[in-house]
Amino acid sequence: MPQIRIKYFTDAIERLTYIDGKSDWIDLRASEEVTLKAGEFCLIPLGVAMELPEGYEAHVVPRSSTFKNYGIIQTNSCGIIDGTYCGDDDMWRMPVYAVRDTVIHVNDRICQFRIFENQPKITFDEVESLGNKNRGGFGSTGKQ
Ligand SMILES: O=c1ccn([C@H]2C[C@H](O)[C@@H](COP(=O)(O)OP(=O)(O)OP(=O)(O)O)O2)c(=O)[nH]1
Repeated sequence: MPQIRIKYFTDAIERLTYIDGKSDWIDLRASEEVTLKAGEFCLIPLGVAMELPEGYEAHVVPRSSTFKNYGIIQTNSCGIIDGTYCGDDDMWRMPVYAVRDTVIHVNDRICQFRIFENQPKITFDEVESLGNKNRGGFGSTGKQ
């Protein structure tokens, strides 16, 4: 079972838990109160730094209810936490844009993460033609 070494920056947030059986994504919490006006951007501190298992990265996305509850959008859509982001000051943060005036309180669960294996090393082989049939995309299969 992979183990993640974790450092908490505060006792004001609950400790992370892996909840077996429901969803394997793990919720993350705001570690400071953040007040935003409509149109403002902020990096919300998540109060944790981690050493991921060797060969893994983490992806951070909003919870499905986050926009409804707080009126914030994660500006990078999906945050990618590299395995090398593991220093004592490498606190995870969520970059957000507020579409309305809002307050995020300490310990509010605002996003979630899971780990993924790093993709294999890749080289690029440049060709004139790929020699395959075009599939078509962006609506080419119709509406119904
Ligand atoms: O939503 C995020 C995205 C990134 N990070 C941290 C972890 C990541 O390993 C580090 C660097 O992120 P990234 O490589 O995406 O950014 P950068 O290289 O510093 O900047 P750039 O946007 O120029 O790629 O910042 C977060 O805490 N939250």
